[in-house]
Amino acid sequence: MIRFDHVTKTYPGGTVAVDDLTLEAPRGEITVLVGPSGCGKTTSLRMVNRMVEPTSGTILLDGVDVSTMSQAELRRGIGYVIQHGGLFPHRTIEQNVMTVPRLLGRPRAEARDRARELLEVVGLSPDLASRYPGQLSGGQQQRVGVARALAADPPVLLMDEPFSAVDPVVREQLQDELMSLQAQLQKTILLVTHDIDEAVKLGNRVAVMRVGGRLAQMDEPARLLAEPADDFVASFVGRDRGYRSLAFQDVDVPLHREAAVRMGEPVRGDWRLVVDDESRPLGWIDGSPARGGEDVAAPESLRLGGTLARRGGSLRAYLDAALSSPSRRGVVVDDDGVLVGIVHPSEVLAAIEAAGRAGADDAEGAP
Ligand SMILES: Nc1ncnc2c1ncn2[C@@H]1O[C@H](COP(=O)(O)OP(=O)(O)OP(=O)(O)O)[C@@H](O)[C@H]1O
Repeated sequence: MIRFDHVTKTYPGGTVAVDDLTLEAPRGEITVLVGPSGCGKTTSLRMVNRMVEPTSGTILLDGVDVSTMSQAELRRGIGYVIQHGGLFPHRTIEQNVMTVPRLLGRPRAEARDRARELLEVVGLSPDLASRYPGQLSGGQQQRVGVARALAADPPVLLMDEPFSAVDPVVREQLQDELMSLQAQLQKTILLVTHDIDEAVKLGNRVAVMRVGGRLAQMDEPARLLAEPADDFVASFVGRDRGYRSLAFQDVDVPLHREAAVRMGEPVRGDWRLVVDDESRPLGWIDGSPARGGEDVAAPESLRLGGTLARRGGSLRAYLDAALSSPSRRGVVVDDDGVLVGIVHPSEVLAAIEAAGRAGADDAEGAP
């Protein structure tokens, strides 16, 4: 666990970057620091591995004051990931990942094996090991940065805007990978971002900071969206927070069976869902004669667009699947992408209302 105890940092010149910060980042969880530019996020993170020293207050790592530990000892237990990966440009990918194990005195062969293993863990092909960072995409460099931070198997990871230098699609992939990696590794992660969507997606707990380095609110994501502590937090978490908060509600919505068709089969009537031979959805085809519909399912008349919801997913995923589908019927799949059923928007909305009522009843019943 990382604990900030009344930590203040005033830089020479008088800027108060962090002001009396007290918070805990529990062991095995992702704690996110989020806030506008200049609110002291990076300064807070860097005080944990003593790249910056606090002016007052204490930071404890598993109960030990970090100022009493040698920097070398401290950093051995803390992986550090920054924007763009922070890789050494003149070293190969493999050498980059081997850096820390080599510094710790591990034999070269062992360090190399570990590097190869870690590249695989972060989803990179071993062919990339001999390339230089400049020969990789931004997303690949970021993955190498994560592999390098994990090389000494530190219990703690500090991540400073790790995904902000890549495009939104790659960012989402990297976020998903971090979440599945974390499910296996259960590191204590303190992550900085200015992106509230990233914060509520990744964080078990989210600390919102305001300029002047003060903590505005520390809560679980669902609570932050539902009950912002003040106007600053409310405006920072955004206008559509009601919709986004649905991401944290897993509720049963009735799944309907619907006969899907395969390519070449007749589709007259209404919108029909087209699936492949393994029952994986391919798209929708409009079979309505009134709308000039098709007779048989053909690739050129397939309408994509329409997100797929995972069975057991959140209300947000179900509602989005329904709203984004050209037929207004949401497609639900299992973990292998195989069709399991269809949801109707009205029933998703009914589930949202029911969840709201249950929440209100719980609140009333609370002591
Ligand atoms: N080395 C420094 N010397 C003086 N002032 C600094 C120094 N580093 C940061 N600051 C100031 O401290 C405040 C907090 O900076 P910090 O980088 O911690 O914020 P941040 O929330 O991470 O910002 P961003 O999201 O823009 O990176 C800012 O006003 C910044 O200008």
